[in-house]
Amino acid sequence: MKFYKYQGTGNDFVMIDNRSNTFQGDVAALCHRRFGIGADGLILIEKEEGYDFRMRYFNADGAEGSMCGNGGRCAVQFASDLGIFEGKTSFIAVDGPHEAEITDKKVSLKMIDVHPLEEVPEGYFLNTGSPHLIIFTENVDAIDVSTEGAKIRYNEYWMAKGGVNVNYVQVLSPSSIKVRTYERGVEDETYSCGTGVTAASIISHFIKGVSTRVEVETLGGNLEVQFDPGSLITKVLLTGPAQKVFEGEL
Ligand SMILES: N[C@H](CCC[C@H](N)C(=O)O)C(=O)O
Repeated sequence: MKFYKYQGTGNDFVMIDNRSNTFQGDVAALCHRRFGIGADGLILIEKEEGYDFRMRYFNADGAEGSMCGNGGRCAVQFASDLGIFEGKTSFIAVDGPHEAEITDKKVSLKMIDVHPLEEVPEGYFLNTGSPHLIIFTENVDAIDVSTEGAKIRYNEYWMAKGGVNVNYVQVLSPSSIKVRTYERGVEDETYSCGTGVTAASIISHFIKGVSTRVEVETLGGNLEVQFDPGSLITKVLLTGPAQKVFEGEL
């Protein structure tokens, strides 16, 4: 079986062209960083009537997950590298249809429309295709994200809701933030989380007055998020690099 490894701001994925529907691997074993290829998740590109492709995303633990923003950007780059489209694409993911564009080596991915944020015990909650908790902090570098994130992700409140991704957010300027994320399904801090960065940007606008075009720093590099605010938040775009790292045969 041929596989490809992609990364988007350090969120890394095993990518498989499953247009012939032959994939049968053990996702958790393939994603394992000691015994496998090593990745935060695995993505299958499949055929879909009316769209360029379907993206199926699995977390590193093997469970078919909710939407993955960085994975979506990598899937778009992968589909382009496979020659499935040129320039602009529309594809379908677990949370519905998406449009995307590749310009200047960056992938711009349109995310789902987002419903207003919710106040929760630890901070704010928003679903941007995946469920995200946002916690504002003065110094995001001082936080032990793996330990603190796990405590929250596994507490009674969030376990009852199927778990959550925990994002620690520091406002850097009126148009920039820094985000560190504990990811459900990876069960550790990742270098970047696209749906988390999207949620953090939207909540930073509503709660901290940050602009609607936000530069976001993550451990793995920079992303940009823009959106139209309103009772429904629309035209949500996540933009940043997505690259092939290597390919191989199993
Ligand atoms: N890394 C992903 C998020 C995966 C979501 C997953 N961790 C879950 O909610 O189960 C992203 O870039 O958006």
